[in-house]
Amino acid sequence: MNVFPIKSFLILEDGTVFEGTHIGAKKEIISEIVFNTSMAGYPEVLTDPSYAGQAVCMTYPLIGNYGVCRDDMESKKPWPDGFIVRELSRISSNFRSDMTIQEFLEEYGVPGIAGIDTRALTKLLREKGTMNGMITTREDYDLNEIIPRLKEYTAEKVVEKVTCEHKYEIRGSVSLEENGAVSGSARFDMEAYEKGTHEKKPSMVKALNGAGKKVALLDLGAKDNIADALAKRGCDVTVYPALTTSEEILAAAPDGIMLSNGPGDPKECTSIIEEINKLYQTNIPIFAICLGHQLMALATGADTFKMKYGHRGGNHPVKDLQTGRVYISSQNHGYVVDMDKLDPKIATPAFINVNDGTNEGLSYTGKNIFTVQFHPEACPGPQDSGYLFDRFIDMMKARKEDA
Ligand SMILES: NC(=O)CC[C@H](N)C(=O)O
Repeated sequence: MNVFPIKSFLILEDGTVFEGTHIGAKKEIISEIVFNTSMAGYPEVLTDPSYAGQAVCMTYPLIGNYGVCRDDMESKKPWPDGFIVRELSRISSNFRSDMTIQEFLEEYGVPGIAGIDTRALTKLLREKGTMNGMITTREDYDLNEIIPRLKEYTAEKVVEKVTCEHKYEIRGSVSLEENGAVSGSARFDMEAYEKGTHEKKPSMVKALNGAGKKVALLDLGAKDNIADALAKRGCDVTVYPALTTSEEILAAAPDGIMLSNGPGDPKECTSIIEEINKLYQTNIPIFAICLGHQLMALATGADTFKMKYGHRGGNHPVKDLQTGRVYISSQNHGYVVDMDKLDPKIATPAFINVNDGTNEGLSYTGKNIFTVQFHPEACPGPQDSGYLFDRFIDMMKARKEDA
């Protein structure tokens, strides 16, 4: 934190300028400005790859008070272009903390602005819709030069930027404790296992509902907790780069396929949509989250549109249309599937958003496929809908028994 604060400006494409204090890395950025209403979970928000191409404003007024713990990161680095807060905590008061938020932003080169009226910014974005903006420390900024640049800015090819370079595996966890307790640490220690230090005990493996199931996870910008949620239920997960062909995935004969969350406009992912259409043609159980949900919809003839300001936060109520139950969900999306254009022969709504009635999930007719717009993997946010991973495992098991 600077002893002598440096002035910083957030300039929006409608000409609004917020003056605040510079935080994070010394850098000028242009990005799409979005807001997130989570009261905690800023390390997970910052490391969610779905924020690539966006700068995030946290509406909760104090950010950073519990520092950043590397174990809480949802990917290898933070992805937002910029970070906007009311007040950045100068200290981290938490025994788990590895560093302050300021150190974290600096280490990974993320610039930001603090000390602005984030409530006013959020109300403006709600009223006018999501806008592009610039974060700069230049006091001699020229609106005539900047505003046209802001208006024409769009983030492109963001999925290719965030996906993994090579495929990798995450083994389903097993308890390694003598007393037989299944502890379920998701990242199984492969090295220790191969050295023979730990043994995989069949009785314990049985205790996990997904044990023995092979899941192919298409990484469109996946948060780590998607693979972890499967691995801690015992599934062995192979994570594939976003541009992997359907043939390669199918050649590994997975029991189920997961399509992850990810950044950007789903309609930009044309070649991925084609591959997903081929996956749809098979009978393999598929579960998809957020961007994956949108891409499956596009791959099967449905449509998506950009929402006025999206859903980003940890308190969005979604209704399971099958049971009538409402769950509080974690969300981060700007696009949504158009329910009016759904063909019920292909898919029907499975979840809707209780606040605005938009689509939050689809069930595919005559297929082992269901997809959700929200985040059952949580991190950050409520874990109410984690049961959907169990539903996916049940689907994989039912298919095996049928065969
Ligand atoms: N979290 C996500 O997967 C977001 C999906 C998509 N990029 C959207 O904003 O709607």
